Amino acid sequence: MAPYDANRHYLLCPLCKKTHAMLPKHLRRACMKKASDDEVMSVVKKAKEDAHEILQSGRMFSFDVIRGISDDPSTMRRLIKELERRHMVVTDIPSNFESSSVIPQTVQPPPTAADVQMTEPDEVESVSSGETFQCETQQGWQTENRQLMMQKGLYQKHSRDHKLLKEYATFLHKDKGLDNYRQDVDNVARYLHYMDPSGPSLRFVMQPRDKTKQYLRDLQEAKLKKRTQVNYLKSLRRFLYFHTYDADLKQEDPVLHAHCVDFLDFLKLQQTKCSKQVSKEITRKRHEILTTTAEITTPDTLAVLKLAKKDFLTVIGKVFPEESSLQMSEIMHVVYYLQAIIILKHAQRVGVAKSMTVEEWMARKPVKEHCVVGVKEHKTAAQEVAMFALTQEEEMWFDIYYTRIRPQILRSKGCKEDLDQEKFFLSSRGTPIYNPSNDLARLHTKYGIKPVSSQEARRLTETAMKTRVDVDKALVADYLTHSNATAEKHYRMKTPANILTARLILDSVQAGSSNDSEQETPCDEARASTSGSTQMDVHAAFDKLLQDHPISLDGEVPSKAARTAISEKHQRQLYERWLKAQMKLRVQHVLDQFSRRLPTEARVQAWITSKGWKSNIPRASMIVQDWKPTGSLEDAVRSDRVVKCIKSQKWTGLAFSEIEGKNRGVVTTRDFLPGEVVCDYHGKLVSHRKGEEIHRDIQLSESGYMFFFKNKGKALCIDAHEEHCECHPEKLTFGRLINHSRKHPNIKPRLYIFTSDGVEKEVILFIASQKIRVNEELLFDYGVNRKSYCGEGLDLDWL
Ligand SMILES: C[S@@+](CC[C@H](N)C(=O)[O-])C[C@H]1O[C@@H](n2cnc3c(N)ncnc32)[C@H](O)[C@@H]1O
Repeated sequence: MAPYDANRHYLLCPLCKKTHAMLPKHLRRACMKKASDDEVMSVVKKAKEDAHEILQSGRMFSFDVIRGISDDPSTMRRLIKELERRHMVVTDIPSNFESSSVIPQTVQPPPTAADVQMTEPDEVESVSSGETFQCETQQGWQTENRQLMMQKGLYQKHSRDHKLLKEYATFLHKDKGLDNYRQDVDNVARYLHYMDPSGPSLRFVMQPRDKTKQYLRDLQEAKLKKRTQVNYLKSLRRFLYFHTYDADLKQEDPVLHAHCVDFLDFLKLQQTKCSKQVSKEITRKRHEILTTTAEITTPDTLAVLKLAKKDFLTVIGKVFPEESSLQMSEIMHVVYYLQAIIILKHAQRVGVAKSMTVEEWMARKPVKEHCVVGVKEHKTAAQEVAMFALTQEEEMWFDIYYTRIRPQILRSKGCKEDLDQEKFFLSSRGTPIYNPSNDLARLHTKYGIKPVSSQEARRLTETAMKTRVDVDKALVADYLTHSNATAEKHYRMKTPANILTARLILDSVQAGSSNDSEQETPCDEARASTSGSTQMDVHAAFDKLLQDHPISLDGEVPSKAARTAISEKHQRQLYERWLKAQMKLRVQHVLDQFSRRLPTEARVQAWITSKGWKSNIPRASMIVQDWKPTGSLEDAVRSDRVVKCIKSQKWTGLAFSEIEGKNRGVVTTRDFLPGEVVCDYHGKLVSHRKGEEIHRDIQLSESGYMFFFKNKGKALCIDAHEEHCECHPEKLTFGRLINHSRKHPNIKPRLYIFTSDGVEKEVILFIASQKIRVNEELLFDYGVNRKSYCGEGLDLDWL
């Protein structure tokens, strides 16, 4: 058979849509087997005419034709590029079309702004608190680095919905509690795509290491900073660690598991190499700032605290008496001021104010007339611990905010089910504060002074330390922990005692480098705190009054003589406060009578009249207006939140606490309304008999964690004697650590039948039996006495 002529015309078969060197033969043998010769030849003729036309004019496209298809410059550019690649010609392209487009020369779709945020801005954030870096670099990064990454194929990524990435995302988000986990996952998704574009797999550990090294070189060539490269490596290590050790890989694929373990070592080595470069970058950046920022001094950094203090104390003073409510602008002044204390006086990163949680506040440690607060900062791929020591006065301010002001934000925003509420500082919307740098700037603007950033405050503190001895420098560096490198170097020194010493050194530095005007004169101090201390005096006087005249539903307001005996100056305020407190009690009492459904005003009025109160009488209209369903148990447990919390054991609004004489206990971190589900008693459900057996066998110290109950005659027990349950092995659950009180319980256990995956389960829920204030210990009546509990003769003082 003669070889095909390489230059002969290929003709298109209109039936199978393929080109053929010998179209007539193809038609007779395949697509037109049953057709006559004439029919075949007419199709061939038409195919030849089409081919001729294409050769003559079919390769030409005018730019207008392209524009008729799409006027989006990006689409047009890609279309033109593709046509040209296929040897077509596009004519009449306007001369400014090339230069006016900012679309990179690639067929990949451009990433969204959200994608762009994912890597570099965080890299900047983790170098220091440097708010200014972010703004400056982000713009540049969006163009040059992105284009470079795209050109090198570093920007494409696998979908986060793939099992490997999804599991990892869930681990970061749910188990590690990282909010910005997506960035971490995307870093990995990009690497996996680079290693194998066909799909994500762990097989990259078996590929030659050179490819990963090349990947790192490509990142470098795309001008990503070392810090970002380290973040990529950290993400990758964490991802691999998760799949190597947290899953069943060892059983399922021991060979792959062994490769993963080796690869982890390899990654660690790469990370160490990269980290060394990071400190050089940081030094360079800091040097740049030092040489470019306009001169400011330590007094400048603290000036805003001094100027805003008077207003701050006035607001703080207003939270007494108990019922007074603040305006949101006043509340925010307190939030800004306290953040400013952390950032300017304690020279902490903005992230510390942002990340601080209620739990961390509760866990503060008293150290010699100070308290030390530790804050874990969740960063992209690491967790840093910041510590700072507050004076007693500062502690009092923070506590007033926590116990009196923060609950008001939550109340006003109806945020009782907001999972984010556990952050210490809240915005006016009741959500965690978003950007402490902005809050700081607002405070400066309010007092008309030049803004000082956290970065400047920290830099000045360091500069002021230059002349100090090395030990002091190290302690203060530790207090500031301005970078990972410093943190790693000094972590071993981070003890509450050292933190306090550093604080005292800082006090002397801040006082020493300030001129006299920085020091408050006694007169200033007195002026600034007048309103605060006056209110505190009233508070103390009121407490005294209550000792002899406790607020009661039916009691009479204490006489003027009794009030004057305590404080002539405040007697009128005492009168008003007492009446207000009694009114609150009465309103609650009336509301409790009508907790199930909204009553009519007439019914409420009738009931109030029946009480025979002579004065200080709640108005029925007010009661009807204030009425809220406390919610039956059925309603409460039908809520998604409760069902989710039963399964996840992530109850919010609660914290563990050391309680004198009781070991551990559970306290609230927000207010709870009567009828609210607080948490459940979590453990293993067993029969009563089994429960008794376990009770017999375990040590006496573990015996208090068995909850016996009945469901329709069926005797059961929740066994929680083990500190960690099988289903949540890493968690301490709340229910089992709630202590007993017969006289002052604030929650009640209630049985609820809960259906999960079609199976009915008995759950014991704790329901608030009264309003529970923030920071109160949860207590329920165990329903036992000394005899019934564990027998006579035992040391059970608490029962
Ligand atoms: C369910 S546990 C409560 C958590 C417990 N306090 C802990 O630290 O693990 C029950 C045990 O707590 C202690 N407890 C409970 N209520 C108490 C109280 N009012 N005073 C002192 N100890 C109490 C008793 O030792 C009891 O056996």
